Amino acid sequence: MTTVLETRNLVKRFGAFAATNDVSLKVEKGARQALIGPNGAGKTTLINLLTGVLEPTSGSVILEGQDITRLPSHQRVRRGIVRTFQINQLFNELTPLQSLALTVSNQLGISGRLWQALGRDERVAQRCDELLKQFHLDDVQDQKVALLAYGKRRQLEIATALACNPRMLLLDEPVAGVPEGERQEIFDIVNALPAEVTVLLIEHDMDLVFNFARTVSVLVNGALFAEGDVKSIASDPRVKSVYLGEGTPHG
Ligand SMILES: Nc1ncnc2c1ncn2[C@@H]1O[C@H](COP(=O)(O)OP(=O)(O)OP(=O)(O)O)[C@@H](O)[C@H]1O
Repeated sequence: MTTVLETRNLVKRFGAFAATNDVSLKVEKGARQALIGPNGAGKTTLINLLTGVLEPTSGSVILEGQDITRLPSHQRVRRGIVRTFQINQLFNELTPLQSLALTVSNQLGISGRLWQALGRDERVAQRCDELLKQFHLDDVQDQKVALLAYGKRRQLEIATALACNPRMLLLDEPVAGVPEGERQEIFDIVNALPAEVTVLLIEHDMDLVFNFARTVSVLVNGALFAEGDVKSIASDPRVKSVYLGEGTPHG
């Protein structure tokens, strides 16, 4: 097994409080791994440490054998660690096609030109077309993002992350805030992500976790509390008592 992403004894303190407490986590190549935990367990803090939004107090982050602990976010993206955001970060005035054309052209190193010109670049057009179809956005590709249904916006966020050609994709609560009726479409899209992309999913929705993940890591009070395959975590009485027993929390 090849480890794509690893943390070693990662600690993040805010004053005396350890939001991340000695976390040593491994994500293997091609993984479908979920990171769960009650509200305030430290999931967002850990993701911020993985992506370079926060600097750890101690410990390290290793991507494909290289220490990236001190690398800024944009350099991590270039190395293939890409996240989707919990908070909507799309440009409301652009369309899905324009949004993806910007990201794809940036990836191809031709971002200096106007998107209209980029849209005519054959490589950009082709990749956008693929992504729009894969993420069920082709029917709304020319509508302004501001006018899209919430679920469609979340789909565009995942499509945008995938347009960055991630080797390690961090999916940050992809169905948070999505109405019940629009969730299945996102589940399907997430389940159909390319096998070569390693995925770490941070999620409250247990239906999605148990449908998608093969392995689950449980964080409690900033520390890794349990890890295992979906079955063993779902039936672990300790996990049930700290987390699953609460039902499906939202935060
Ligand atoms: N900048 C900060 N300063 C002080 N405390 C912080 C800061 N960021 C997070 N914390 C604290 O660290 C703990 C973990 O927060 P974090 O947001 O990482 O949890 P979470 O598991 O993502 O929670 P949720 O599921 O509610 O999103 C919380 O107790 C939070 O109050």
